[in-house]
Amino acid sequence: MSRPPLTFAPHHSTLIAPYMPPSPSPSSHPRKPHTTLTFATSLDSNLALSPGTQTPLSGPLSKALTHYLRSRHTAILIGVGTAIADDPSLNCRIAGVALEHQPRPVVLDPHGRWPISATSSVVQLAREGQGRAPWIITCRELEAEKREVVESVGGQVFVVSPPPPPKFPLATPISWPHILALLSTHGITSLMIEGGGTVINTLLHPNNMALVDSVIVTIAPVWLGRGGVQVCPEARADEHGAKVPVSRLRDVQWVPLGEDVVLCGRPAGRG
Ligand SMILES: NC(=O)C1=CN([C@@H]2O[C@H](COP(=O)(O)OP(=O)(O)OC[C@H]3O[C@@H](n4cnc5c(N)ncnc54)[C@H](O)[C@@H]3O)[C@@H](O)[C@H]2O)C=CC1
Ligand SMILES: Nc1nc(O)c(N)c(N[C@@H]2O[C@H](COP(=O)(O)O)[C@@H](O)[C@H]2O)n1
Repeated sequence: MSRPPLTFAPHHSTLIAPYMPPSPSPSSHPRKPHTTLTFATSLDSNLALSPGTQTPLSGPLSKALTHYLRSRHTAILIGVGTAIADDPSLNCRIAGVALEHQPRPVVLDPHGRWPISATSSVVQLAREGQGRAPWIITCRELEAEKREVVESVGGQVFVVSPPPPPKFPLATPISWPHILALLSTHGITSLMIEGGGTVINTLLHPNNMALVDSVIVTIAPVWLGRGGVQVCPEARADEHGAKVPVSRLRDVQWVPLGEDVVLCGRPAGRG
């Protein structure tokens, strides 16, 4: 599993320093990790050309920045839709990054859909010492072979019973506070959430957005067209039924990197 190392210019780290997780202190036990929502979109707010496919959007500089972000978080979370579509590596490929600075890949797979096997990228990389072994958060016991693959490289499967959601029994089976508390209990102090569409759109809901500390979005100068995987959360209305914005960022900085621009901010309404 050899993919070329990325080159990261260290001075680029100063541009995003205010949005990075604080250094963990041994005496503090936060209820949730510092949470960064980060992804790459096109000008028409698409993550990919079509569902189930992977579309490269980031240029080399913004991609290296994403990998630097990976090295600054203790875990990186994706939904199972992304795991199936991309078979991602989820490691930091900046040359010279030690295993202790590699993030823990976490996959949300409530119904056990991910066909994880010995040839999955995260499994191979963990075996080769180039990434950490994956954790899977699920609502049902996995097939024995899948659990064995995960555990053979030192990963873990967390079977959780989600509290019964009143309205959307299948849309969001595990609440985000529950997911973040679980990860915090297992030593995750900073979490980078990379996607995909379903994960991002539900986190942009105001109820969940308060859990997000930083947002870092790479915007690539390309339109992908209709029918893609879109970042577009559910609309929101006030008490009179009039539409209002869903979420907004404050403390915003736009960082040009090559042909892309990287938008950094914090959800408005947070202290
Ligand atoms: N451009 C970019 O930066 C990125 C692009 N992508 C793209 O996004 C696409 C995948 O997106 P989607 O199909 O929307 O899938 P997704 O990756 O958002 O996964 C959705 C699935 O995750 C699980 N899930 C989500 N929230 C959950 C929760 N709160 N509790 C329990 N389970 C939960 C559910 O099984 C749900 O069906 C792919 O095309 C991929 O290439 C993915 C990540 C980043
Ligand atoms: N930052 C960024 N830019 C893009 O253009 C992308 N398509 C993505 N996708 C995310 O990165 C994962 C792939 O990671 P590996 O290179 O395999 O480690 C993919 O699964 C998405 O989460 N990100």
